[in-house]
Amino acid sequence: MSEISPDAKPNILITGTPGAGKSYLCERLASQLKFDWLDCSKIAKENDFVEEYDEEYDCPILDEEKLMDHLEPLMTKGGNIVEYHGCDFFPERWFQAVFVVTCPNKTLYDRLKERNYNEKKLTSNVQCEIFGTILEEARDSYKSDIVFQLKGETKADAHMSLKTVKNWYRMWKRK
Ligand SMILES: Nc1ncnc2c1ncn2[C@@H]1O[C@H](COP(=O)(O)OP(=O)(O)O)[C@@H](O)[C@H]1O
Repeated sequence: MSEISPDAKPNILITGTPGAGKSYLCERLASQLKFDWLDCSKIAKENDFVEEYDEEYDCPILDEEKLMDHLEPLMTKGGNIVEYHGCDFFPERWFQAVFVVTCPNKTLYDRLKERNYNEKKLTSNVQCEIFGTILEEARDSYKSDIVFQLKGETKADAHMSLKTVKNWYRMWKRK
């Protein structure tokens, strides 16, 4: 198992409920910080890292092991912004910071409706946001001092989130 080299850039995890605004933020972050954006859902789809298909929720079930084998060499190099709507199965050592994007339920509902999610999938994701499931998962899976909550509803939120992550990176470089 290889460790991240001491002079490498850090790896940052951006997580949150689907529709909360992860991709919107990651795209901007990756281009402004000059990090690589690793969208796990996209990588899984492109490489067929799929165990089976969940008909009820109309979504593929991720083969976590295959995804992690794929990511491991990239993570060793550092400088990645990893995006995924879950966070408890990644090795804790991969990430120097974990940011959880959150969004008010009404906005989230509208965004997921726009994606044509079926009613069951839509309700389950909105409930996930109401209960703060991903935030709790992040706090259970990583040290509390590296887990931060961000808002993903408005452009002003995105602006603030960019500032927060950039400030975190500035402080990290000073260490
Ligand atoms: N901060 C924001 N301000 C305005 N619109 C946003 C913001 N974040 C996301 N959106 C919009 O909400 C929708 C879902 O965002 P997306 O980033 O794809 O969510 P996720 O990656 O978490 O599934 C997209 O149409 C996106 O343009």
